[in-house]
Amino acid sequence: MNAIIDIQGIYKKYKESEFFSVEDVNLQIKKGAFFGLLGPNGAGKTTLISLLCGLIKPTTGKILIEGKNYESFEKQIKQNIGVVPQEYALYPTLSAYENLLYFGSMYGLKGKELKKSIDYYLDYLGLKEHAHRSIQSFSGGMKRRVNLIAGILHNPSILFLDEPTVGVDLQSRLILVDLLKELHKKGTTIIYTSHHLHEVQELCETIAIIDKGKIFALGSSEELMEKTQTTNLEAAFLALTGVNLKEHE
Ligand SMILES: Nc1ncnc2c1ncn2[C@@H]1O[C@H](COP(=O)(O)OP(=O)(O)OP(=O)(O)O)[C@@H](O)[C@H]1O
Repeated sequence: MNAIIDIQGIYKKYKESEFFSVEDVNLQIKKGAFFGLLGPNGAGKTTLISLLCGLIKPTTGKILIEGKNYESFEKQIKQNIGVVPQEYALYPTLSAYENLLYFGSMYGLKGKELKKSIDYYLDYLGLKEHAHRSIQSFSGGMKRRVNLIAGILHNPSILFLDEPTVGVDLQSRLILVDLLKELHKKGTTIIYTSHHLHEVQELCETIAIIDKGKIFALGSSEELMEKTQTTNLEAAFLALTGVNLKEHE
């Protein structure tokens, strides 16, 4: 397989934690994939995404992004990935436009090129007329849209999204999903966590189901449904996870 992300035997135990939040994960994700990470609260999705983005370091194990590791190639890897975190990374008192100028410049974009990209995405996501309002006056859905733009301005080849549609209204969700489809069509590899099973079923070609830090099912939604003799991903998810799924106590 032409793996753009290669995860080999990753374990992560946080300081002062008594258990592994990610445990023995081995996974290859191919270039151009739309890959979904699904799991209940506390399963380890954010931890795994944070490891892949180089925001935290594994306790043991190896992560290769486009064949490179973070120890030697952090700067190069970070130029090529986009990260859309669950928590807003935006400055509340700055306008959407000012926030995006700041994020774009962090990736070395400037001048006309940066402004063109900001204008394009603000327009695409229906925020053009709100561009100069402060973020603190935005609804949750509008903030999510700006948060997404901040992660894609530099045209990354891999995009990591941690629940990009959580807490947003239907309109915002549809626009966000539409943009993700568009990016995928252009060849961006997308790694995405979500609690919305319908959304994951619609978007993701491959889905990893994770609980208590371990991946215990992997496949397309069709494969997961076939394995569980169910007719939708929600039923497959419940059949696979059962009633015993609990967060770490
Ligand atoms: N900084 C930390 N220090 C100690 N434990 C942590 C830390 N961050 C997360 N954990 C623990 O690691 C486990 C996995 O958490 P994580 O946030 O990765 O799960 P998640 O699947 O993203 O959950 P959610 O769906 O609620 O966002 C949980 O038990 C959590 O309490």
